[in-house]
Amino acid sequence: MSQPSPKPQQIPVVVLAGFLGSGKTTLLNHLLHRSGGSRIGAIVNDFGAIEIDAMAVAGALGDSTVSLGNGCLCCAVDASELDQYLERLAEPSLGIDVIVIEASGLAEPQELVRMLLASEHPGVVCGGLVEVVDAAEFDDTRARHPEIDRHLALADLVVVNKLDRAEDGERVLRLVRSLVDRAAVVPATYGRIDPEFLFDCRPSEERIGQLSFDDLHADDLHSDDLHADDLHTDDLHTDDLHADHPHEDDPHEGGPRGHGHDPHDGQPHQHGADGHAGHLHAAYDSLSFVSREPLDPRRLMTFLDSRPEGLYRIKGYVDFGPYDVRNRYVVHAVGRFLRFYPEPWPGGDERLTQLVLIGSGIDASALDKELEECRSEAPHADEHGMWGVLRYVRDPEEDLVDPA
Ligand SMILES: Nc1nc2c(ncn2[C@@H]2O[C@H](COP(=O)(O)OP(=O)(O)OP(=O)(O)O)[C@@H](O)[C@H]2O)c(=O)[nH]1
Repeated sequence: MSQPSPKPQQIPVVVLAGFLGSGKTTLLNHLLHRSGGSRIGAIVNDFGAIEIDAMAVAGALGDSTVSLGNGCLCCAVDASELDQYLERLAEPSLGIDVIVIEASGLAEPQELVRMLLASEHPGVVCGGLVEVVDAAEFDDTRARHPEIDRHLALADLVVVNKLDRAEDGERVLRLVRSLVDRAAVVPATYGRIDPEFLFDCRPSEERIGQLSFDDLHADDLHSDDLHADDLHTDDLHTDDLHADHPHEDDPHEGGPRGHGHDPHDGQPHQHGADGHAGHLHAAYDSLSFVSREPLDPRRLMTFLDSRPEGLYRIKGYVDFGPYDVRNRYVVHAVGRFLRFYPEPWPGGDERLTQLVLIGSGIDASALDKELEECRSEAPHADEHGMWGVLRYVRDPEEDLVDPA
């Protein structure tokens, strides 16, 4: 992308996009932990009503992040709302070096970049478009959504993720390289890329911690604590990266050419009739499910094992009550892929099951009803009840073989 060079005080804003479940949150979390001394401000846009991605990002840090849980950022949120968030994050006393916007998996990247370019905030500059690709699902995703090719052509950096799961990763890499315009193409598993691909990192001894929700809301910010003088404003220079540049001499001008929250539990969110028929999300519905009662693991597995083809993405947290009183289970389904990741319940929080389901051609009300039927108030766990779930528990690091 030919974006303007940042003025000394301008903070680059990187848009992190990619289809549902490709690994954007995983990559963002990796960046947050591996950014050395650089301070990242994150804006997370969840498609569903429950802010699962925002929680995942914030949870990893022990604090929070700015969340735009409002359907697709590309159309449900007007540009001024984004501007407000940018303004908050660009406040010099916060000492933010780079802002990353994690788009929803159904957002139109060119609209997001257009919004950014339209932002009149003098403190920020567009830092580029990063597209994450799920190498294992790439062929199927392209077959269903030919628009993906257009998204890749606009990107400045393409991360070909989940190479551990791809049957022939080299072929996918070659294919992606043939589809990008001038983007650097970087292979990855679990989003583990060098943060320098996105921004110039500060040495880690300068580390001052990532931005916390408290920082954003603090009435009196202590600029001394935040090293405001040390503002670092380098931009995304994909040209400097040690990756493939299929069209290095191409005087590519274009770059990005190019923008609902459903708070009712169990209510489908129809995106087809809102005048964005050409958008990726036009054919998708989302369903948010919250339960205070725990779910029965066997019933949930029956539900998951028979989930309809169109139900492409499920994510969230499950409370199995007496079956595991210590842990909640992070669940991710992406296509036919399914994983549970147990993690200790955060202290103090109410124990809830919170799920977001996203799919095309799904009957959201029927799915909601089926989930309702998974609730259980049984005070005791039966001995083998968790077996079905445990088949899908994996240490992410060992996540090499699909049990299905
Ligand atoms: N095997 C494997 N799994 C991965 C990799 N990267 C991410 N995952 C898993 O893929 C699932 C989805 O990852 P996320 O990072 O939540 O994907 P996302 O793009 O943020 O998802 P949406 O926001 O719903 O679009 C999770 O279960 C991740 O642990 C990878 O490189 N290999």
